[in-house]
Amino acid sequence: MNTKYLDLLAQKYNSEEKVVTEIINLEAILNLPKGTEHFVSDLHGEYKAFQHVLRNGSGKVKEKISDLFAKELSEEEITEFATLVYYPEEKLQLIKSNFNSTQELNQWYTEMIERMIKLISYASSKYTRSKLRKALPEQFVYIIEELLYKTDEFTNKKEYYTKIVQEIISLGQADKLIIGLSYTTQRLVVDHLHVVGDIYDRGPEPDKIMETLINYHSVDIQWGNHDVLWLGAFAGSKVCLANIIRICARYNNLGIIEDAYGINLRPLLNLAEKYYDDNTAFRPKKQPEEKLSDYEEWQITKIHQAITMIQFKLESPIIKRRPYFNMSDRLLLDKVDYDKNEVTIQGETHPIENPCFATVNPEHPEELLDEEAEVIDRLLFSVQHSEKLARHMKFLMKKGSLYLKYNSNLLIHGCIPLDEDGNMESMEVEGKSYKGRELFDVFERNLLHAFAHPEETDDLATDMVWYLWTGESSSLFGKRAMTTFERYFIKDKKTHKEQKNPYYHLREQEDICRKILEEFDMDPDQGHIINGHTPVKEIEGENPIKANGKMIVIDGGFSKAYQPTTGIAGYTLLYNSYGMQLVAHKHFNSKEEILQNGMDVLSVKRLVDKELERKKVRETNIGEELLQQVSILNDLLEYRYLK
Ligand SMILES: O=P(O)(O)OC[C@H]1O[C@](O)(COP(=O)(O)O)[C@@H](O)[C@@H]1O
Ligand SMILES: [Mn+2]
Repeated sequence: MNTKYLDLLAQKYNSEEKVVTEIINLEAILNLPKGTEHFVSDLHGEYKAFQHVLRNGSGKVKEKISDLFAKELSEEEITEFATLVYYPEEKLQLIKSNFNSTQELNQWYTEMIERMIKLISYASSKYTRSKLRKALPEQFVYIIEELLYKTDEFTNKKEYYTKIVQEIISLGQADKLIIGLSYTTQRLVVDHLHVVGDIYDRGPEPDKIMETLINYHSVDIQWGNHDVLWLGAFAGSKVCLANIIRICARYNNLGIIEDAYGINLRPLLNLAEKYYDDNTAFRPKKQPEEKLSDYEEWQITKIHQAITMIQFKLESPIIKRRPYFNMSDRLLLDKVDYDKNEVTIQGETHPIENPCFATVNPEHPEELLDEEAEVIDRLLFSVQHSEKLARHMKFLMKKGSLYLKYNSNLLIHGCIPLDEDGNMESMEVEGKSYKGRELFDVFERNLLHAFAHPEETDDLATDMVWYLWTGESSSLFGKRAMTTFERYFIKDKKTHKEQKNPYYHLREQEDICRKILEEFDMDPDQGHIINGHTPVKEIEGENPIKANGKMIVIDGGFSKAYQPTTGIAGYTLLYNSYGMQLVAHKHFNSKEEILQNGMDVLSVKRLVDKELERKKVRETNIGEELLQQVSILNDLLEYRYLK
């Protein structure tokens, strides 16, 4: 190694002891069991259900409590204690209201604090002290460390311990401490979170999910097609922008646009009121608990039509200027007979149901009215000037990628485009052909470029972001064409079908998965592909673990709209030093139900892979980095101190 760097490093490690201490420290970490990875996907704005899964660590919190206290606590007490750890603020209020005397309450506090300290000690056993310290509530670090490292053999220590707890209670700090310890436990059971795409759309609170992720201790994101749509809108793609507003209108979520991100919808509403009327095909989809007045419902229905027509018009010029997107079949506005109200698709003519073509000039159907052009420009300005959206999109870019290689697994939201024979499918971009990993890299480069140039709205990079949402070779879409037009306007359901990329049946085969892992320079014996995007239909007996365990699909339907199809309420995956476990979650009703009845929505766990020997940090991505550091420190030791 270049001695210049070693000289520089010697400024930090300026004695032999310091170098040796750091080497020993790193070696110790390398020999600890690997931390737990937690995988989630397709959150689709379902903040509350996501919160619950985070708070219970997909069952890990309760598992640790059961491990520790199975002998001394009943099943009911274990559940009650677990609920306290998940929702400490609310559960404390509930429990406290049951006590009649301060003495009883103080007794309870003493027990709980002791229990929580034991739990933390157990949950942190595979971390270094310094890592645990970082996870502790700041104001109580000193006190908790005193409590954690007391040993029972010395009675004077025991007295000391009791004294500390009593002091905490009498100073009125017990609630705060219990709350802090609860969050520390939640944090300790999961070392790192992977979000395998689709944070946005369909559900009501994606912005709150983003805030949670921003504050999370360790996370990465693999973008989903819906996330990319939001990134595209922020990066200057008007057609992506029209899509996000259309989807929010469709799912009765315009509050995300207006209230959460402060984007003014007034110009769009004015346009909608002028040209559109009620139309059953455009009424918002609602959850049973959502109530709308007739007036509100009409307003949304009109906005929904206005933005949908803007979207269709904006698609045409992109399809025309990018022939290699191969989307000319999607120029459907050109294929409508506006007198007869018919559309001809692939030689077949269909009547148009629920038309809303008041702004369309049949001679030039793709032309935006001046009013429409102004509306979309103003919306884009508003989107690009929303501070909160900017913060969320920047975070999404910083932590995100199209694919991730992590601890021998390949994480992708959608698919690896394949042909029927299982070969990587190629796509031509500006006269050059790309496939497999190279194609992913081209997509990602374009997305980065588009994001860095939000002022460009019609360049290739910006168009490519839209292609990622809906193009036939997109690794995020994974289907041949998006039949949005047909779903709104044609009755014949056969036209609604979106044909999937062959990947989706080929991924059942182990050899295909091995080939994909190799394409990404990964070890096919060790690795798995972790996939989101397509809801696994448990209800029909579909197995999320495919290809002899090489492929794990974790989209189980956090999205309420999809739960009837899947029959469950989402999968999550855990990967710790013992192996991988898939967890299927039952429908999440409400936090209140969990607080009152201790109902835990968690259900079945399935073993995916068991490690033959407990996996250590040494064998992980982080381990690799630490090993490099050890090697550099050894060089320093040799060069500087052992001559
Ligand atoms: O359920 P909706 O609102 O009709 O949306 C259907 C559209 O969503 C998509 O499935 C994409 O969303 P997903 O990534 O959640 O599958 C499109 O392929 C399809 O056209
Ligand atoms: Mn998706």
